[in-house]
Amino acid sequence: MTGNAIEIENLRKTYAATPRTEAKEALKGVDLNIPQGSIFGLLGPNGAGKSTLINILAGLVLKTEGKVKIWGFDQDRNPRQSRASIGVMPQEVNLDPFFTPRASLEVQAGLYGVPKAQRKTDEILELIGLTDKAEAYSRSLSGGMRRRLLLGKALVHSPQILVLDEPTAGVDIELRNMLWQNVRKLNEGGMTIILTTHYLEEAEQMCDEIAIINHGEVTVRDTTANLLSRLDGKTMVVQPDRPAELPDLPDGITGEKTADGRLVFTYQSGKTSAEEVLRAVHSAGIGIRDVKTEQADLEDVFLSLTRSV
Ligand SMILES: Nc1ncnc2c1ncn2[C@@H]1O[C@H](COP(=O)(O)OP(=O)(O)OP(=O)(O)O)[C@@H](O)[C@H]1O
Repeated sequence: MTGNAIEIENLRKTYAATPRTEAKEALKGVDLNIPQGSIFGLLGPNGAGKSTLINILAGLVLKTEGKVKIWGFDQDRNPRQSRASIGVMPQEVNLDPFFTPRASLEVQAGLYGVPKAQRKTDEILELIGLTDKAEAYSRSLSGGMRRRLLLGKALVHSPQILVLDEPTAGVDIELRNMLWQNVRKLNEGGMTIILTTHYLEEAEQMCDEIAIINHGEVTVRDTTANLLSRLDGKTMVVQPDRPAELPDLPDGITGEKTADGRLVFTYQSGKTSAEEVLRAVHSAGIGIRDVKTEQADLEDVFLSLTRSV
């Protein structure tokens, strides 16, 4: 093993043309290694190719070209072992309405060939908070409970890698917190977690490393901390107490006056302090009615990296 949970080399996927649609190149030669034990975020705008990538890892979509290794197993040469190493919580709820949570987990374990004695059904029910609903029909479960059951189903074969495809899209805060607690717990137990999310704040909080996919290509891959430090720009917005023009500014600070009279200053927080900006404002005799600062966050990084492509 190389220390990577996933190794992807020159992965390409072209969806074939149909009588009504043209052929679509969804992945254009992706190279990506995902380290063991990480919580790895896969971000990208709609249609970037994230689901295609995840579905290839899950064995649900056939790749057109390239090499995929899951937990050291080549997907083409060792399909069974590579599949057994990964569990996927899908975006869409696909539960049999007449199965109870317990039955859903048992059937899923059976599909993966987990012997009865090795099944962890009760442990999983406990983890996903469905012990008291173990015998209820799935159709009687709330939306949040169904999502939790999907997580449980992804865990029945004790995979080393767990993939979560937009796990918190449209779920309430309570469920989101519970999901993240579970994910952290599983990660602390050694499981590698890969997740796609549209919530950049969530990626910022949860992920050690992030890859951004745009138009079928990985445009950036770095630690979350490095990505954030790429943009250490800060903005200070000053609302003067009476109409004022921009003051003279020292090097490293740029200013702009908005149509409604606010003064917007931008500077690098590593090089210039907020105090220097305020000093320039004061020495021009400008009184301040209100002031606020804004720091670049992952959203800014994301926009700056995906905007121009
Ligand atoms: N089965 C399919 N047949 C043809 N084209 C497809 C198919 N699935 C996806 N595509 C196309 O491939 C491209 C990538 O789609 P994909 O679903 O992988 O993107 P995504 O990043 O997951 O987006 P989203 O966040 O909206 O799910 C899109 O242009 C999409 O329309």
